[in-house]
Amino acid sequence: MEYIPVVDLSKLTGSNKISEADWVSTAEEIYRALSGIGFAYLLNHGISKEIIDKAFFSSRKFFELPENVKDKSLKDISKSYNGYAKPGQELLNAGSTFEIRESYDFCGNLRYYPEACDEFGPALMALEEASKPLVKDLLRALAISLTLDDRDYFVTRSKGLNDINIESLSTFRTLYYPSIGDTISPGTVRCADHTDYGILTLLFQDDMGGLEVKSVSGKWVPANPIPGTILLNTGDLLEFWSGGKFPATHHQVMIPEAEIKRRTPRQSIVYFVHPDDHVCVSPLTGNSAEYATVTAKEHAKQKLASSYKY
Ligand SMILES: O=C(O)CCC(=O)C(=O)O
Ligand SMILES: [Fe+2]
Repeated sequence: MEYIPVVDLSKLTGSNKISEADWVSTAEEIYRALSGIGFAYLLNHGISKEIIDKAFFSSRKFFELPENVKDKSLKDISKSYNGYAKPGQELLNAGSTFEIRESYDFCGNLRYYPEACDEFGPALMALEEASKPLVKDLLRALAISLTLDDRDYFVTRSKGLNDINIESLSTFRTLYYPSIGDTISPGTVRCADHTDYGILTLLFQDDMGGLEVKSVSGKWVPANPIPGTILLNTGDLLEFWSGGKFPATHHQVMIPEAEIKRRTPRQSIVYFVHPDDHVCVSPLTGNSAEYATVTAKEHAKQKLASSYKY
């Protein structure tokens, strides 16, 4: 598959009762997208535009604060995965020289918000809450699409989404790609080629574009923004669980060629959905010989440890 398909979720999110046929047909569409290119545009996803817009607007207000103010919320991964990461602090690919990106992460139950921007935390948390019913439906659809007997297989292993006492590395992240000045060192990118680490990722993007997704044939396909949709993509742990049926798709955000786009910041908001820390992940189907058992926490921690530079 050389393009990112649109999956209409109205059968799940509409006001009618969801029939078995609705679940199966939606699950089949998700299967086609995620087993093909590994990304899908979700239409009629059920999350209000107002909540999304507010999260983008208050993120922008935070990221436009002076550097010394943002630094007060600087992330210290020896303590927690919450907080602000400045440009160059996180490298998603071992071959990267510099990734010009800022982010603020909310993870786990010990969350803190930057004092200097009081609307920021609540606006982001409102979008995270509003995304949870969608995540639950998607986890169900994935189990149905893999013909698992227990359609709540992934839901019951991701209890941390709704229970703050259960630890998980699910992370709600807001991202800001600042405007690019005249002098950037060679090799600088906005976000280097990588796969996500968890089960699935929801990705809200503004209208700037720049995200690229690697197709099965190895071609970089632009994930051009489609208003009203959000992107869904696979992560490493879903690849392991599905025995390779849902490969974790490589993606990146390059620096735009056009001067006007280089001058304009880009924003995105990402929900990385992870299983609970203690969950053991091994293939339930597909090619089981290729994947060793890992625990959710071990896998993500090892990836996170190799991506932060201080
Ligand atoms: O900003 C984007 O569009 C992509 C971000 C991303 O892939 C990530 O943070 O893992
Ligand atoms: Fe990513």
